[in-house]
Amino acid sequence: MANTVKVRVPGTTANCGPGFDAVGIACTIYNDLELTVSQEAGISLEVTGEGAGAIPADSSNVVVKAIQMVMDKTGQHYKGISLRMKNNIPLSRGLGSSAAAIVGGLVAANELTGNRLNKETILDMATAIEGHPDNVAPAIFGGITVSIMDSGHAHYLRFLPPVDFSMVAVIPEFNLSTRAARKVLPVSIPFADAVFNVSRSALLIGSLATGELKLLLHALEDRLHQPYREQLIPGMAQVLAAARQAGALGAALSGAGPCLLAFTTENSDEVGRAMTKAFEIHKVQAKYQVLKIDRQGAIII
Ligand SMILES: Nc1ncnc2c1ncn2[C@@H]1O[C@H](COP(=O)(O)OP(=O)(O)O)[C@@H](O)[C@H]1O
Ligand SMILES: N[C@@H](CCOP(=O)(O)O)C(=O)O
Repeated sequence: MANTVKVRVPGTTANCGPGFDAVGIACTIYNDLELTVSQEAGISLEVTGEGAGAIPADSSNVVVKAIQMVMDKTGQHYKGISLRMKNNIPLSRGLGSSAAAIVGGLVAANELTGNRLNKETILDMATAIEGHPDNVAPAIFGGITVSIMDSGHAHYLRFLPPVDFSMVAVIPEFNLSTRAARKVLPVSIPFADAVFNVSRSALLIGSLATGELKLLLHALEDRLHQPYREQLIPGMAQVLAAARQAGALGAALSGAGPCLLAFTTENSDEVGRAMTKAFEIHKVQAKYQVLKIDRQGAIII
C-alpha cells in the first residue's frame, strides 16, 4: 500500500445569510495537503502560504486529529505522520480553513488505510471534529450543500445552480476565530426572528436551485447571527450596503466572518473595490478575490 498521498480541498462559505449551520458553498480557493505515514514515531509539518509559522506540529493540529480518527476507526495505526501543506485559504477569516484542514486529513488518511470509509462516514467524522456540518459538507462534496444533524449523523443535499454567478470574497486583514464569533450569539431569539429566517433560508435555496438570483437580495437577509456579529466587524453594515450599491445581487457574512461575500453576475471587480473601500473608511485593510463554485470537493491529486 502507498504511504504518501496528496489531497486538494476547497475553501467554503457557510451560512450564506440565513442558513446558519446548514448552508454552505464550495469555492475555487484551495489547500493542498501531502500526507506520508510510517512506523517511525513523530509528527513533522511543513507549511507554505497561509498559516506558515502559526500551525502547530503536534496532536492539537486538527489535521493530525482527523488522521488519528481514521486510524482509530480503521484499526490501522502508523506512528509517524509527515505533513506538507500549501495553503491558499486564509485562517480564521470565514472561508472554512478548519473544515478544509479536517477534510484534508480525513480524506488523505482514508486513502492510505485502504479506502474503507465512504464519503457519508467522512462527513459524520468531519462534523464531529468541526462541530457543525455546513463547511465540511461542501468541502467534501463540492457545489452547494444543505446539511442537517440528526442523532449524531449528518444528512445532506447537494446541488449545482442552473446559472453561473461569482462570489466576491472581501477578506479583512484581521482574524476572527469561529469560536469567538459563536460566543456573541444569544441563547434564544424572538419567534418573529425565527420566522424571518425560515422564510429567507427557504427562499435562498429556492433561488440558488432555480437560478432566480434576483431573489438573493431578500434571500440573504438574516436575524439569527449577523446582527450579533456586527459588533465584531467594523463597518460590516456599510460594506454590505456598498456591495449592493455597486451592483451585487446581495451580500452576507461569510461563515462566522470577518470575510464578507457578495454574489454577482457582472461587475465583480467593481463590487470588490467598493467593498474594500468601505472597509478602509472604517480603518480595516482588506483584499478581495473573485471566486466561483467548486464542483468537485476534496480530491486526490
Ligand atoms: N491548514 C491547517 N492545518 C491545521 N490547522 C488549521 C489549518 N487551517 C486552519 N486550522 C485551524 O483552524 C483554525 C481556524 O478555524 P476557524 O476559527 O473555524 O476559522 P475558519 O473560518 O478559517 O475555519 C486555526 O486557528 C487552526 O487552529
Ligand atoms: N455556521 C458556522 C460557520 C463557520 O464558518 P467559518 O468558515 O467561519 O469557520 C458559524 O457561523 O459559526
